Formats: sequence, C-alpha cells, structure tokens
Amino acid sequence: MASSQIQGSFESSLSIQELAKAPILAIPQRYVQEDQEPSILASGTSLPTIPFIDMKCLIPGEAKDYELEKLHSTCKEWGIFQLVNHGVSSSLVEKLKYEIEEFYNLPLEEKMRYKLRPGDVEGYGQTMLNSQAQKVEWADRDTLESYFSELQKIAMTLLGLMGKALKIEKREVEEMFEDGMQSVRITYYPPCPQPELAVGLRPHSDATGITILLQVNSVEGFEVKKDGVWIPVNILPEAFVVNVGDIMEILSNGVYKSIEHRAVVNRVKERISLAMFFNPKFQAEVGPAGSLINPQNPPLFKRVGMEKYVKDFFTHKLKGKSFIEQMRIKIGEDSPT
Ligand SMILES: O=C(O)CCC(=O)C(=O)O
Ligand SMILES: [Fe+2]
Repeated sequence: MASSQIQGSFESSLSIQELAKAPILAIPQRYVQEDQEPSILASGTSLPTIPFIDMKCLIPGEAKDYELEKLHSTCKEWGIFQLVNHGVSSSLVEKLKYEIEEFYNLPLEEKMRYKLRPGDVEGYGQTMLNSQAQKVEWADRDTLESYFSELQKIAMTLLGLMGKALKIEKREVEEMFEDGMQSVRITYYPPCPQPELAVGLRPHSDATGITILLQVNSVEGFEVKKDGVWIPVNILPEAFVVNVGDIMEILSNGVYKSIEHRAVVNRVKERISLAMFFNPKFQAEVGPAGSLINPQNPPLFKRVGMEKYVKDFFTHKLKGKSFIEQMRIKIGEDSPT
C-alpha cells in the first residue's frame, strides 16, 4: 500500500462558495431539488444511532472476541460505524482540520492560485463526483501525508479484521487490497438559505472497499438511510466514520451491506468533510471471495476486473445503491466465472 499514490479532489464549487457570501434569501432555481426524502425528526422518541467500534479493542493479533463480533454484526446490520480510540494523534487531526478550514477562508484570489486547469491532477475547483480524482496540493503536505499514512494503516487493519470475521482467507483480502488505490475528496458545503430545497451530496453508497470520513468542522449534515428512514448522524469530533463500501458488500457475497448516505446543508453554517476511499489495486478482481462460495452459497455478484469496475462507475449516474445492483447476478443468469 505504501507505494500507491495518494489522490484527492475538491468537491467544492468556487461559484457556490462565493454565491453563499452574498446575503440571498432564496437559492437560484438550478440548485432547487424538491423531491428529497425527509429526515426523521429528533422529537419525542430517541433517534437510532449508528454503532461505535473501539479500535483499542481491535488490536491486530489480539482482537477481543466481543469487539470483533460487534464489528461483524455492525457491518452486517448497518454497514457503518463511528471508530473511536483510533490511535491517530488528536494534534495531527486538529492540525489537519485547521489547515483545511484556513484554506477555505483564504480570499478567492488566493484560492484561484491553486485552481484546477484541464488536465491538472491537483488543485482547487469544482469536480464532479464521477470525474477523475484529483491530487491535493494546497494544505501543508506533511500534515496530509501523515494523516493519509495513519489512515492507510487503520484501513488495512479494519479490512483484515473484516476478512477474519467473515472467514475469508487472509490471502484473498491481502491480494485485493495490498498496494491498493486510495483517493480523497474534500467537500465544502456552504450555508444555504433554503436547506430543505437544496442537496449537499445526493444519496449514494460508496463504490469503495471502505471509506473513512472525517467531519472537519463539527457542523452536522451527514445522514444515513436505515430501514428506509433517513437518520441524521451526530459525529463525535474525535471519531472517524467508517463506511462499508460496495466492494466489501460484493467481496462478502452480500453478508456485509454498504449503506446509503447523503449530506444535507445548513441554513447558517458552512460544513466541510474529508472522505478517504480505500480500494483494491487495478490488477485485482472485484467479486465474491472464493473461500465463501460453495454450492450452498452461490455467488450473488458478478466478477469483474477492478479497472473495468472503476470505468463503469465513472460512467454511471450516482443514485442510491443502483451501481452495486447492476453487479448483482440476476436469477437465471449464470455466474460468469
Ligand atoms: O460530506 C459528507 O459528510 C459525506 C461525504 C461522502 O459521502 C462522500 O464523499 O462520499
Ligand atoms: Fe459517500
């Protein structure tokens, strides 16, 4: 994994950040999306909360059985959790958060010095979700590099433990994710005078192995769809949110579930998040783990090379879990292995 390139992109929009600075009362028509599903209200009954997993109890080699079991059941039932005691120093995380916020506070002219130009792989500007990932180059390089390398270790540990809990042969998980691809997306959501009419980030599951999300400035807006209902997630400032991605759902042959999530916007506050995506290498194959498949447990998903998987993803319109659905083997269709 160490040799792989770190990539990232800004899902920020220059125009929308500037637009939000002007005191407007209504959002321009092109940002209006009326068909949004409502979130559950935090009144009376208490909200369901996504589970917490304690990294200290998951130390490789001596993972406590109950915590491994909790990780397993959480990945089956939720596909998401808040990771606490993750071991990344709080001074590093705070420094990173500070530098990212400082960047967005720069005057526009300053930010434009980092503007993305066609063909560039790093910089500031608007990128679509399904466009080529971009490399980041604006914050203190050392802070980012340190953060990324810490997160790679955590991701490999979690992927290994998930494989163990699923009883997938260790070799299979390693072959898939070692020297894998990582990418980063930093998203800036400006305050919005009509939050109920605008979409921060539309509902989707991540097409990844796993995703580790950092909420940069403690403003809430992250929501997950559980049992058909949108639940706001109160992310602890010291926690990371770990998402099971579609690749993990496929690898586990449907035992683990990737979860649909979205970002809503806030009437008065801006929000920033940093998502780091962990994926197999291009040479790997995406498909159910061979060690899980037998006549009683036939493959539920097709098998494709990672390169094709990525290509298909970039040409697919992001919508809920529709991408992984097209990987599912339909009844009557033979597994193409
Ligand atoms: O901004 C967020 O909280 C969610 C980001 C996300 O889901 C993503 O980047 O895939
Ligand atoms: Fe996501």
